[in-house]
Amino acid sequence: MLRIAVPNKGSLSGPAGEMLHEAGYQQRREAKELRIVDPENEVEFFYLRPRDIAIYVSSGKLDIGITGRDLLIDSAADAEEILPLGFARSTFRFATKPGTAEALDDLAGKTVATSYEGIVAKYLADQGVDASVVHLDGAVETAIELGVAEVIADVVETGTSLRNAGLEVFGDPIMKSEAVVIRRTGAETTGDAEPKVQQFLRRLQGVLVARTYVMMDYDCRVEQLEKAVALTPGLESPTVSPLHNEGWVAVRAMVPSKEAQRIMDDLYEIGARAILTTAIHACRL
Ligand SMILES: Nc1ncnc2c1ncn2[C@@H]1O[C@H](COP(=O)(O)OP(=O)(O)OP(=O)(O)O)[C@@H](O)[C@H]1O
Ligand SMILES: O=P(O)(O)OC[C@H]1O[C@H](OP(=O)(O)OP(=O)(O)O)[C@H](O)[C@@H]1O
Ligand SMILES: [Mg+2]
Repeated sequence: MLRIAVPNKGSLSGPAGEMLHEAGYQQRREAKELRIVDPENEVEFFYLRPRDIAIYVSSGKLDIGITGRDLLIDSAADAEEILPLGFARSTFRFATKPGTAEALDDLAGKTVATSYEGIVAKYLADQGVDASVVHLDGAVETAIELGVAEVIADVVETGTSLRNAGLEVFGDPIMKSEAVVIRRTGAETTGDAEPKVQQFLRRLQGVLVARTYVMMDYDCRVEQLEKAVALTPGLESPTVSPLHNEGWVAVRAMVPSKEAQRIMDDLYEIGARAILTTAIHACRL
């Protein structure tokens, strides 16, 4: 049975559960459940604190886990990212009161408050900046006002929390993060779980593709086919079928959902008609 760690709360928890559900896995019914078995898929899910997931996975007791890239790096656990999942996107940045610091060098001699001490200490050391780090559990934006630090380093998504606290980012982003699937470093060469891990990853990849592509169908004149196919090249190559009306063909191809409306306009312009898009619910590429 494949053993998978899933975030039990916070920003990662809801979207991770939704993605697993879309991939056909049973998920817990109540937020307090700590583990469930999905016997049909031969998987056991452990609901753990997002921060602890890399530690469990690196210990080898769990085969894989879903966590944030920033949490994985912060933990310094012996685990690696194997699939980015496209949700819980954020950047990790320094921020302070406007006019206090503009560049990384301005951090010298200052104190930085953060919940991600591992990331910050390593970044400062790599950049050769001599600043001290104070660890806080959360709500770090208040640390400056209350005099615990002159600078903070924190997750920024919309920037609302910083604005509300009267703070501004400075320097380059320290890192970009999103939810990722992780496993113990080197586990693919030693683990018996590998075929099941690959099947799990294919299912999640199927969900990612279903979320980012739509199926497009249209009819066009044979003379316009090359132009039309250039607009909708599909993943491998579009399906072209004859129509009863001579001189016309039907074309079917996957297109990125974000570009679907523009592509429909362009197809119409070159004479394609009966242009339809339909959602993809699941796929294996
Ligand atoms: N707006 C956001 N706030 C916090 N974390 C976010 C946000 N957007 C994305 N994330 C990502 O979610 C992960 C943090 O998850 P975690 O559950 O620790 O934080 P949380 O949502 O702040 O929950 P809590 O503070 O209740 O523990 C990180 O990978 C982080 O990059
Ligand atoms: O840029 P924003 O969209 O405002 O999101 C970022 C904020 O959200 C998180 O805080 P959270 O609410 O999780 O509280 P915490 O600091 O206690 O973790 C994070 O620590 C930032 O404060
Ligand atoms: Mg938080």
